[in-house]
Order: sequence, then C-alpha cells, then structure tokens
Amino acid sequence: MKSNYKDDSLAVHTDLYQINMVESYWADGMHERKSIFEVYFRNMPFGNGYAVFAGLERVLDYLKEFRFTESDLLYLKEQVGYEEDFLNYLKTVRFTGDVYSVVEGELVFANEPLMRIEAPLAEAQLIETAILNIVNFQTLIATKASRIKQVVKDEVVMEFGTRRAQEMDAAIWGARASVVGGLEATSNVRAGKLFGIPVAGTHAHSMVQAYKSEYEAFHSYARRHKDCVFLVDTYNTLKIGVPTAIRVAKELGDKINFQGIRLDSGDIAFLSKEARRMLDEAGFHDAKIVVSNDLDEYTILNLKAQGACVDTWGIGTKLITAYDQPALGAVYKIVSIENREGMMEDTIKISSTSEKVTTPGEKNVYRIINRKTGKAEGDYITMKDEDPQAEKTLKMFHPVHTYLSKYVSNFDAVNLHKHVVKQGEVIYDNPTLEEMRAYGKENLNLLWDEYKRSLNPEEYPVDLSQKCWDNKMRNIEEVNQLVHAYKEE
Ligand SMILES: Nc1ncnc2c1ncn2[C@@H]1O[C@H](COP(=O)(O)OP(=O)(O)OP(=O)(O)O)[C@@H](O)[C@H]1O
Ligand SMILES: O=P(O)(O)OC[C@H]1O[C@H](OP(=O)(O)OP(=O)(O)O)[C@H](O)[C@@H]1O
Ligand SMILES: O=C(O)c1cccnc1
Repeated sequence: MKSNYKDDSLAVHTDLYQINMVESYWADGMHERKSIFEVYFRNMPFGNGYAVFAGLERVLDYLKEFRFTESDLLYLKEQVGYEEDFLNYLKTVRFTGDVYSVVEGELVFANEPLMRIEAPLAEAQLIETAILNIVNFQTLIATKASRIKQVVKDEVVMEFGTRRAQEMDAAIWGARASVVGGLEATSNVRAGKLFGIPVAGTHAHSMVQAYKSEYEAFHSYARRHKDCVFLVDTYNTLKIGVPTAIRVAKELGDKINFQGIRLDSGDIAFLSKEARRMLDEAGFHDAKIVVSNDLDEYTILNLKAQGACVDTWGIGTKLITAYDQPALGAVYKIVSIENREGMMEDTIKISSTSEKVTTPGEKNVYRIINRKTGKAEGDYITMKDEDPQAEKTLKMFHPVHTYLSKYVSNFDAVNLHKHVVKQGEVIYDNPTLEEMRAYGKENLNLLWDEYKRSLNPEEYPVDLSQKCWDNKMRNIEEVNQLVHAYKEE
C-alpha cells in the first residue's frame, strides 16, 4: 500500500491527540502561553541500579527541523479534516523554546527530570511523542548495554542485533545507544557509516555450508580478509572446526593475521576451555575466542563463573530488543503554565499511587558528590532558584519515606541540566560517541558498588529539597481543597 503523501517530515510523527489539543489551545488563544514540561521515568529498567541516558542528539536534530511540510498539511486537511485557518497556523509552527537536558552517557535515576522543556504550550505539546519515542528507546538500550558491559568488564563486546531488532530504525539507533552504554563495536555497517562506530565481525555458517568444507571456507575467507576469525561450530567444533582453523592459520602463516575463532552453539564454557587449550598447544596464544548465541548479562555472568575462556562477546537479540524489559516507560509531564495574567503557575497531577503524583514547578537536578570519598551521595532536585552549593550542609531525605534522611557537608553540587536549546536555537555541540562512552564510564566511578551490581542493587537516593517538597505539598493541598469544594451543577 503506497501513500499519496510524501514522507518528508517528522512533525507528524506524533499522536493525533497532540494536534487535537493544540487545535483547542489555538482556538482559545492559549497556544502561546509559556509552559514547562519534564521528561522522567518512574522505575529503574531491568531492576538496574542506574540508567544511562541516550537520545539527545536525535532529539536536537528533530527540534531543529521541526515544521509541518506541505504534504503534512495536505494530509491533515484531506484525511483528518482540520480547517484551513488552523492549518495555516500549523504551517507557521517552529520550535522556539528552551531545552535543558542531561547529556548522553549521563547516569540517571527514576523520578528525576532528565529534560526540561520550556516553550509555548502548543510547541511543547506537539513534540512530546517524538521526544519520548527517542529517549525511551535509546536510554533503554544504552542501559542494557551498560549492564552487559558491567558484567563483561575489560573484554570487547560487539553489538550483533540488527537482524533481530524491531525494524531498521531500532537497529541503527540501538547500535548507537549500545556504544553510549559502553560497547566497542557493531556489525551494522550503516550504523558505522552514520555514526562512526567501529564495525567488526566474523562470518556465518552459510559460508562454510556454501563451500561444503571448513578447510575451503576458511582458506577462501582468509585470502580476502587478512584479519580473520573463523566460525568453528558448523559441523563439529572440537573434532573438525578448531583443528581446521589451526591448520589454515599454520598453512597461511604470516600471509594472514589469524585473530581467532568464534563459537556460536553448544556448551560455551566447555568448548571455549577446550578450544583455548588446543589453540595454546598449537602456539596460538594470542588467538582470541569470540562467542555468541543468545547471550545476555545473566548468561555471561554464569559463563564466567564456569571459567569460560572468552575474549570477545557478540550480543544480538537480547540487547537490541531489550528482551527482558521492552519499554522504559519515560513520561512527559507538565509542571508549570502561564496563567491569564501572565504569571507562571505550578501544576500537579494527583494519583492514588504516590509515585504517580507529579512534582510541580521549574526544577533543577544536582548530583551531590562527597569531596572526601569522591562518590555520589545522591541526586537532589531543587526549585530553579535554589543553589545547593551555597549551603554548608544539605539535608537529603527520601521523597516518600521522609523519615529516611541524612546530612551531607563538604560536597560538590553538579547541575546535571545543560542548556541545550535557547529560543529554538541548538546551542549544544554534541560530543563524539567515543566521548559519550568515556563520560559514562567515568561517571560509573562516582557510584558505590552497591548501586552497580546487576542483581538487587541498592536504591540510589533521588531526593527533593525542602522547598521543592513544600511546594509539592502546597499543590497537593490546593487540589484537595478544590476536590472538597467541588459541587455538581
Ligand atoms: N555453559 C553454559 N552455561 C550456561 N549457558 C550456556 C552455556 N553454554 C551455552 N549456554 C547458553 O545456553 C543457551 C542455549 O544453548 P544451546 O547449546 O542449546 O544452543 P543452541 O543454539 O540450541 O545449540 P545448537 O545450535 O547446538 O542446537 C544459549 O543462550 C547459550 O548462550
Ligand atoms: O544470538 P544473538 O545474541 O541474537 O546474536 C546474533 C546471532 O545471529 C547469528 O545467528 P543466525 O542464526 O541468525 O545466523 P548464522 O547463520 O550466522 O548463525 C549469530 O551467529 C548469532 O548467533
Ligand atoms: O559478524 C558476526 O559474526 C555476526 C554478525 C551479525 C550477527 N551474528 C554474527
């Protein structure tokens, strides 16, 4: 089925309800009221102790290009039925607001604002869906990659997931997010071309089957690919595969750079130990053992406990699809809006579930780092006009169980929000992917090990300042009074 409308903009990469709401705002003259929205998630993905933020670069590109094209407007007119005057307004819409955001590779936690969007109400509303779409996926994959890397430690990890990804965009952006999360390379050539990620790989069983013999296949492969890794498990790993790899490596000697072998089935612990022994006995002490086959952080941990001899891990399905948790669940919530008199008014969404009650107002988030230990004491959410660094001692308390508190002095308070878009203009230079990965790695040193273990980590404190907490309580009280005073007409 081919559409009559050109796919030439991302402005319509949104939910219909956003445009419908904007139509009402516009009709009522509210569309230009200043509003503040925040992006955050409520639960730590994979039960991990931290998440790795990713997606900012694509969000910034999206905002820079935001506009309804002629084909968008024609579609909205012909198929959705908006009226001409509203369409004329949509035609003029650009993103003119401000964005404050944590940077890619930053370690982030549940219930803290990752991005703050300050923009005319209509603009802020129209961009919600795309921002969540980008940040939810990329942050999820970067976090999964980081979990895997935490278990693997110093060995190389390659991303192999394209064939199993949820379509092409997910493969490309998932490969990128994997690198932000700490991986070293991808097998996806387009991701390499677009983002400069190192591309790497071995060969498939089909090649061995096509040549019918491993000897022929390895020989031929080595002739054209000097740095070669041979896949040794097509017929029988220890009886034919590994001995053939050794034989070809010996025969071709210096003509090739024999890098090692890949195992893709069977008992990886047993086979890798045996293969290591065989390679060492043949004098190939530097040959690497690459493994793949439905791996994730749990299997890797287990294989390590069994003493598997692995130098490089290839991870596909379980990384690129975030197999054990398919969505991050980040939300985009309004926290403040200009009233008729031109004053900003905080706003709150009430829920019977305490985690779902929003925290109103324009806020910042600071990482509180103990100068003595060099470790983070927690994150501290303040109202915009507060400066925690000016305090001698900070009282940090749990935002729900308020009796859980501690006092921190001799600290650095680092504002995690960077001003990345100013009046519609992107003012942030994206670092290289390599720099993002290095930043994430460096930041992990700020966390105590208790927050980094993959199983049942301690909960990292994300606290509200007293002023922020008081403001929230005041807003809750106002809503309670409103509900109490409500009478049916
Ligand atoms: N020693 C091991 N300990 C724990 N898990 C392992 C071990 N070896 C392999 N695995 C994992 O077990 C799962 C299934 O392995 P299995 O050998 O059944 O793979 P397979 O692809 O079905 O093999 P084959 O292609 O020979 O049928 C994979 O996720 C693999 O990573
Ligand atoms: O297992 P994953 O973590 O998803 O990693 C990617 C998998 O893709 C390939 O298998 P596939 O059977 O698709 O092709 P092959 O013929 O090359 O083995 C490769 O051999 C890996 O097993
Ligand atoms: O290069 C490889 O070995 C590879 C690439 C993609 C998927 N599986 C394996």
